[in-house]
Amino acid sequence: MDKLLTFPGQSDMTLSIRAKAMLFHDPRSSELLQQVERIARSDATTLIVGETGTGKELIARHIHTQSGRRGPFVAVNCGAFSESLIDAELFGHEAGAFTGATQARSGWFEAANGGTLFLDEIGDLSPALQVKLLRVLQERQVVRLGARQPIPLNVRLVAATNVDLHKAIAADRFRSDLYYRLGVATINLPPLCERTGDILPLARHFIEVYGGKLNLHHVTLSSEAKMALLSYGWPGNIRELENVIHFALIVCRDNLIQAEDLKLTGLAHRSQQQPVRQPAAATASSAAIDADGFQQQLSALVNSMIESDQPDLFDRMEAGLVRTAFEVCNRNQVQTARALGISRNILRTHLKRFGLIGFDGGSGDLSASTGRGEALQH
Ligand SMILES: Nc1ncnc2c1ncn2[C@@H]1O[C@H](COP(=O)(O)OP(=O)(O)OP(=O)(O)O)[C@@H](O)[C@H]1O
Repeated sequence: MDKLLTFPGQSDMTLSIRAKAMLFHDPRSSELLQQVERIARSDATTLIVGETGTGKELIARHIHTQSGRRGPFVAVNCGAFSESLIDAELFGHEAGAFTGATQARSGWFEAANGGTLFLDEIGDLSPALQVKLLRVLQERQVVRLGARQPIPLNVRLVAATNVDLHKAIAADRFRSDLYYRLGVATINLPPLCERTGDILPLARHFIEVYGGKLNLHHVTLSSEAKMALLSYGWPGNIRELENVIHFALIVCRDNLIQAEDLKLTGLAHRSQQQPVRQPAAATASSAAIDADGFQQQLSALVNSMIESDQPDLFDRMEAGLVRTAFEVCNRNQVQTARALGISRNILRTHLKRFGLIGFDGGSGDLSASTGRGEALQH
């Protein structure tokens, strides 16, 4: 079951994102959501860690709405300002505190009083500002630039980062004492390629959202388009998926999104530079499964390949392999493999290795262990 969460009237939120709703389908995401909601009810300072576009800001908003705090949600991107500007913006200033400060101004901490302050890209804060932030967190009060009098605060702080703060600490770019203060509760958001069960539900969600805006109704994805979505690496995560679907809606015809409408030609695999992750379990049951279940298994298989210790293997196989596997198993279009120039041996060896397809060595046939596939005749 999809879990679709909508955000309440956002007039009390400083908005920088487009989303009005959040969707969770993959079991890993549903579990994460439960963890987020438990954390939200506490007042703990929270650190959200995840790659770009994984939904850190949406999670921060959800923490705010679930926390019962009545004050505003204020989102600030620490990477978007110069050091002097963010100093004044965060902590506020008195008149005459610096050249051009003609009037006193409250900062974001004060603006978020009674609510939640979301500091995005926290890893970009300069060492001097890290010290100031630490002090505010310890003392729960803020002193404006040029002032002496502290102002008491009742702000819940949620910070986010897409950089590895452990490495930043090791390189002396981030204070470990601040890290421990920030991460009283830590939420690790997995990249989209590790929660593949979310891909198709999210794609359908974005089709509905952007289809509505474009006055397109009942748009669907072709089987090949679904496979392309499932086998892609999504380096830009959900934000990238959202943009891909938006664009596909603009160019698709007859209310059907084809694989080529997705413009995923670069097929961004997870490269060796990406942090090494544990291979996802890719097991295929011999029982008959429905099309979505099959696609999810296939997608888990693809992820295993991507994350396997043999990245060149995946490069050689390319998306064609996945498409071929899908065709062979699901549609029995046996010519596809040859048309794509995929070596039968590569198919045989690696699909067998991941347990999706059984190989009958005697006859030389490939057949799907799902029971759907037929012989691949060359
Ligand atoms: N669970 C979700 N359901 C629906 N849309 C989502 C979900 N998560 C993220 N999005 C969409 O993905 C986009 C990126 O989300 P968000 O800005 O929260 O990511 P982020 O991790 O904070 O990115 P960055 O690190 O680049 O700031 C948003 O526009 C939002 O619409």
